Amino acid sequence: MDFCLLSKFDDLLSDIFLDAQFLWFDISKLNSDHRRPRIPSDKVLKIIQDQVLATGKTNEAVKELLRIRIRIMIMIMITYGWRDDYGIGQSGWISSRWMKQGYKKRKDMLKEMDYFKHYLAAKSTKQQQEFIQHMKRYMPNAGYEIADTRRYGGAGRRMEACVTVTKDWKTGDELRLCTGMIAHLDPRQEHNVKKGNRDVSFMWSARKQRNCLFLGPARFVNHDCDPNAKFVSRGHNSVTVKIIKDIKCGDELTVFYGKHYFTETTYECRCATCETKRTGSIESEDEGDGLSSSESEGDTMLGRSSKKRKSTSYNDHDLRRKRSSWEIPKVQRIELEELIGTFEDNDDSADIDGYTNGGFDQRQQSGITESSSAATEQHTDDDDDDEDDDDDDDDDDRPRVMSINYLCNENDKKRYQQQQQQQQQDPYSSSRSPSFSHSPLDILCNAVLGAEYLKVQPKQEEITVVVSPEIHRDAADRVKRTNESHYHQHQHQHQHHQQQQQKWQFMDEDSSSDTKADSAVGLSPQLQHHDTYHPSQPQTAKQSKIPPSLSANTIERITPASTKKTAVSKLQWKDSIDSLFDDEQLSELDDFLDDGSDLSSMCNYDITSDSDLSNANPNSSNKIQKHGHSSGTPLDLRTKKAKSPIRSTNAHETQTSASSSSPSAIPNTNKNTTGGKPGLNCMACGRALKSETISDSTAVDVAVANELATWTWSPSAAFTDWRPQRCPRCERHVRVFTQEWPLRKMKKKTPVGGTKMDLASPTTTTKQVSVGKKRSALKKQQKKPSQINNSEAVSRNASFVQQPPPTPTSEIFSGVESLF
Ligand SMILES: C[S@@+](CC[C@H](N)C(=O)[O-])C[C@H]1O[C@@H](n2cnc3c(N)ncnc32)[C@H](O)[C@@H]1O
Repeated sequence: MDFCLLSKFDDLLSDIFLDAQFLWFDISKLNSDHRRPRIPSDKVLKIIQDQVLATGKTNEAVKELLRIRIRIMIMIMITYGWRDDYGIGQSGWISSRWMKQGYKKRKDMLKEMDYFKHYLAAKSTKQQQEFIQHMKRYMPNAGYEIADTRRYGGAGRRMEACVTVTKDWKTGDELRLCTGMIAHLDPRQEHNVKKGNRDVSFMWSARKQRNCLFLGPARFVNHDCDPNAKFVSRGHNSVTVKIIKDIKCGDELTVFYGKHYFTETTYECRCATCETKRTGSIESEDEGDGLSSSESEGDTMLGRSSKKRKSTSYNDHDLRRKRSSWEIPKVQRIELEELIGTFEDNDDSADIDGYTNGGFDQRQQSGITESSSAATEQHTDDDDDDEDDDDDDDDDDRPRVMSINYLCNENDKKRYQQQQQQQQQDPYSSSRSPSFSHSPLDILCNAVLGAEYLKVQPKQEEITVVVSPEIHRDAADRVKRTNESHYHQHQHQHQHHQQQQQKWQFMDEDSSSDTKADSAVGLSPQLQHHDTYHPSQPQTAKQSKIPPSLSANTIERITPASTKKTAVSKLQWKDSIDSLFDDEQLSELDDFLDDGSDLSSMCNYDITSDSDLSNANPNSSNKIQKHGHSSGTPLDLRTKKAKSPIRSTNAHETQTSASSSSPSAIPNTNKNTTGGKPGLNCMACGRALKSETISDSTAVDVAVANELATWTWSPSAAFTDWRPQRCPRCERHVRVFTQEWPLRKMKKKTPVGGTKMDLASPTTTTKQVSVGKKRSALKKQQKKPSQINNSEAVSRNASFVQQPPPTPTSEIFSGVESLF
């Protein structure tokens, strides 16, 4: 089938059945112009529950779905004749006025229409059948479902799709509905898909010498080096999944993408097998870090990358390398024939590509060798280029570490005059350029907001700002020029030194003075010391009793060759700030800093696993202790979190245990399988929440955010009153199936309708939950999952189903509660 149409079907159906139905993230779409249809998702859910889950009548469900009506607003503009009837054309003024005001009428009509009938009206019968067939592939009774995972999301821990099975499958079984349709792309289509920069996986067909795309649920099957399934071809351009290892309900379905998939690209395998063996992406991260085994002990893949980033040396080459490792390539290439052409006992495989396995292998092998060597060559060239580039601009493009004082040391009159002129000409133009702006607050804000890296260490009372090379060069130039001129002044006007000082002070008070506007730090009496600075006779801060950050030798520290961190004493900074700002400006600054603290709380806050913050007393004198760092500072907390997800998990666990006296706290007695540490458990399936769930907060993107803005630690109240108690999978299942996962698995033949009355929705029962019941339920959960036998698990989960505490999703999905 035509790629265009298939991809549109896929976008539409994945939107209706996945995105709109509790997937918690949006499946990447193939068409950039795709818009979510206004189909009421609760109606879709009800049809699925009533027809597919309760009675198993998939065809009935399809029929009902096709009859779904949507309401649309039709706006009709009625324009009355205006030229002939009224002769207005003779007067342009009247004509335009009347046209606009008097002779147009708008009529709005609310209309109902059959969405799908309308959508399919112009399609051929074959296309309509294909659409319906495709619809069935996304129904929840297919034996698998599309779920979410962060395993493959790269360093940024992006959420990705995966396929998990919803029943036990035996070796040799075939998931016939888990189909992938192969769409061959012509160069134009390929160009469009690539241009859209969408995250899609291309497959290369050596036989057709074309790129292909997988469409349908099978496109969400991820790779594992030790897979439990494989793709087999079924008819022309269609692929299904065959089980090669027994799998249990809830396991992820994985296939082997081919031996060249992760070697030909820079992207590395993050499958569970590689994680266990410490190969793939973990291996390269191990190597890249150059850490000793003892250092790496206990660190997960994520911890490694955050640890690597923490030892920031601001070397340009490193920075680029790290950046490129954070970026996830958008387009991956799978060898199509390698993927589906190796199924020996599959008769149809010959149909698809017209090769016997032997012939296919031979040709494919040569193709792969060529392409891989070409890729290697290309890669090597690129690498060389990169290195050359790095050598060339190593000194120029490196971010610089500067003190706030130097960023504020604006003393270039010429620039200021230009700015003034510019402002006079265009008062509305933005003057928020770091070097042109004259308000101290502007300069400070610009420096902070424009900083590439900000590090605030309250305990050490220092602030480090990394700025772009341009800002650095600009500021360094200005400082150099300023000091040279000061030196000459000093030679000739030594006797006027005192007067000069008075002049500065005077200008500090005089708001209309040009010189005041020149320099933020120039307003500070401390800046007078620059007047006496001589480059060849640097005075130490101690000698001149000048605070280090303002002393003459700071110049050395900001020369381009230097990347040494420059610290500004908080007290000293506060003094200078106080002297620089009037009350209004100071309160503005306070707001700014407050915002920063809120931001930091959001960045540091682990929304997926926070438990104790709900119990945190915001007035507590030791908020840090709540986060498992009794003696740490907020920065310590941040640093530790970023360094190691395990530590972070521990921190979180400590939080939880610290607040375990609270009735709503979940006891942490279970062992987390990944680290052997106590962790949170899903209230439904009882399994420890996996490290990938818990360690979300340590994802590199969060770590980056933490580094960018961390002023104080003050958890925002908005995020303190909930935490997920089911794992995402179970939460989704309660919504769709109105039952907990294990219960559903054990009574999978029981129609949902039969249990409907017993299984009240979480929200409707929330108020009935007494604290006592909650506690006893929690006590039950203290048992290790392995110690819980099946009947206990069922009764435990049943009790949770009947009386679950509120969860974030209860609120999100409250609109559909009436359906359960
Ligand atoms: C066919 S798609 C699989 C579905 C995909 N997770 C999604 O959300 O669309 C293939 C892509 O998934 C990711 N992927 C699958 N298996 C992987 C693995 N073992 N390691 C790293 N990334 C993987 C890669 O981004 C790859 O390009």
